[in-house]
Order: sequence, then C-alpha cells, then structure tokens
Amino acid sequence: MINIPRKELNDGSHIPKKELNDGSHIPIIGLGLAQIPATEVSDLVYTALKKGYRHFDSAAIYKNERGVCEGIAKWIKEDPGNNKRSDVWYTTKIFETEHGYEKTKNAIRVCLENAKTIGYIDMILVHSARSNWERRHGTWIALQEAVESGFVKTIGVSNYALKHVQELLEYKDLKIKPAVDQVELHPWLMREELVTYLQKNKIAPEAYSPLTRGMWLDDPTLVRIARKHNKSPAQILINWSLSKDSSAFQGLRSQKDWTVTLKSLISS
Ligand SMILES: NC(=O)C1=CN([C@@H]2O[C@H](COP(=O)(O)OP(=O)(O)OC[C@H]3O[C@@H](n4cnc5c(N)ncnc54)[C@H](OP(=O)(O)O)[C@@H]3O)[C@@H](O)[C@H]2O)C=CC1
Ligand SMILES: O=C1Nc2ccccc2C1=O
Repeated sequence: MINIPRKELNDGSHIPKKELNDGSHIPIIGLGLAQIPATEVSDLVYTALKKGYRHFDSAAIYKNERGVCEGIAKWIKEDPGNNKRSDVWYTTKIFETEHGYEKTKNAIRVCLENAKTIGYIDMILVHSARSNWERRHGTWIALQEAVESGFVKTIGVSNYALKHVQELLEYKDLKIKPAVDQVELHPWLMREELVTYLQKNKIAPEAYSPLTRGMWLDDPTLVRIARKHNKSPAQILINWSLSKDSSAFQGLRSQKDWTVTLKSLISS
C-alpha cells in the first residue's frame, strides 16, 4: 500500500502531486468526465472543486470541455485569494480523426477556445494511436508547437501501445517527450511490459477506468482484501493504480454516490 500523509488531506484540498518529466506537478487523483452531459458538467466540476478534487479529465469527444472550464472559472472567481488557477489541473484530448499536422493545429485552437475562461490548458493528450506514422507524427509536431506557444503546458499520449511510444521516441525532430501515457490500467489489465517500458523512459502511466468501470468491484478476492484492510474495494483499486507510479481517475455514471469524499478514496 502506498502511504499518503493524512495531514495533506485534512481539508480534502491538498491532493498529493506527482512530478512529470517536464517538471510539472499533477494531482494524483482526478475526476473523469466522460459521459457527463455538457449541461451538467459545470456544476459537477464546481462542486467537485469544493469537495477537494483538483484534477479534471476531459476530451474533445466528451463534448463538455467548455462546461468543465466554466466550472473551474466559477470556482476561481468566487475566491481568487484562495482558489488559484495554478492549483487545478485540466486535461483534454484530441481524437484520432484530428490526427495530422494541420488538423491537429486546428483541433488545438478549438480546445483553447473552449478553455478561454481558464487561460491555458494543463495537458493535451493524443487520444489514441489509431491512424498512421505520418499523421501521428504531424500531430506530435503540432502539439510540441502548442507548448512553445505557452497556452498548453504539458503534452502526452493515450492508448499508445509500447510500439507507438517507441515510434514517437524515435522521431528525428522530437523536442518534447510525452509526459504520460493514459491507458486502461487495473489488476485485471496490468500491462506490465508497457508500464515497465514507460517507467524506464520516465513517462508516467495514467490509469483510466481504475475502478474497472464498476465491473469487478464485487470480485470475491478484491472484497476479501478490502475487508482485511478495512477499506472499500474502490479504495483498494485506486491505491493499486497509485502504486504503479501513475495518477488515476474516478469515473461516474449514475452520480448517486460521487460525493464520497476524496479522502476516503485514498488508503493510508
Ligand atoms: N483515454 C481514454 O481513452 C479513456 C479515458 N477514460 C477516463 O477515465 C475516467 C474514468 O473511467 P470510467 O470508464 O468511468 O471507469 P471507472 O473505472 O472510473 O468506473 C466508473 C464506475 O465506478 C463507480 N464508482 C465511482 N466512484 C466509486 C466509489 N467511490 N465507490 C464505488 N464505485 C465507484 C461509478 O459508479 P456510479 O455509477 O455510481 O457513478 C462508475 O460506475 C473517464 O471519465 C475518463 O476521464 C476512460 C475511458 C477511456
Ligand atoms: O475513447 C474513449 N472511449 C470511452 C468510453 C467510455 C469512457 C471514456 C472513453 C474514452 O475516452
């Protein structure tokens, strides 16, 4: 079990951060916003910030980026002395249909337009590797230029297999290594070879669907481990993700129990 000092979580607002390979610091637990309707996401994000969440994971295909940023902006505006933009991490992703230099340049412009209420984007990920060498390469060059512009701080990839990461690291004009590879990661999908390769190359694995989309939360072995440690199955799974040196996202569907405190998700 990784140990997270309790004092850091006393008010629920000091989520531990992990340093990425570009020197940025990412809060290790994030709220995943896939499937949250655009009409609801702003209130959800605002409430989550009040509950202590500081890291939000969106994507162009979730069609809620603007609302996510509006929720963050509302929270900052409410108490600018205490609620700082620099304390929040906002990730979005560019989908495979936008691969290629020109298309990605344009997709970045759209992402920035959606994020204009918060000034800059903490991280943009290439959502998947599903195109070809030339288009993936063009996309990466466009993302490198976005970092040079200053409005995008960190760049990374998602759903990249080992061979795709390897390919990227071999670009002759590589200036910026991906900071993360966001992949599905949990005890039923451990991806040991990929995780070891990423760690060796100082690229952080980020765990998506760390709660197995709810599918394995009743697994007898998981339940037994959770009982033994007096934790919930979700806590055990989040802790497992964090032990892989990754950050993890709690996703929501029904939202019936989402206000479960952040503190309770981290075992210590
Ligand atoms: N890059 C990519 O291609 C992908 C990225 N992602 C990212 O990861 C995020 C999370 O992934 P997701 O697929 O939703 O899967 P998760 O593994 O996070 O599972 C979500 C499920 O877990 C349940 N849950 C949430 N919190 C708790 C808790 N404390 N105790 C018990 N159950 C809980 C939810 O329940 P309830 O139904 O009650 O809300 C929901 O049904 C996404 O929102 C997205 O940001 C996800 C998939 C692909
Ligand atoms: O690409 C994705 N497919 C998904 C399905 C469910 C939740 C998130 C996602 C993605 O990010």
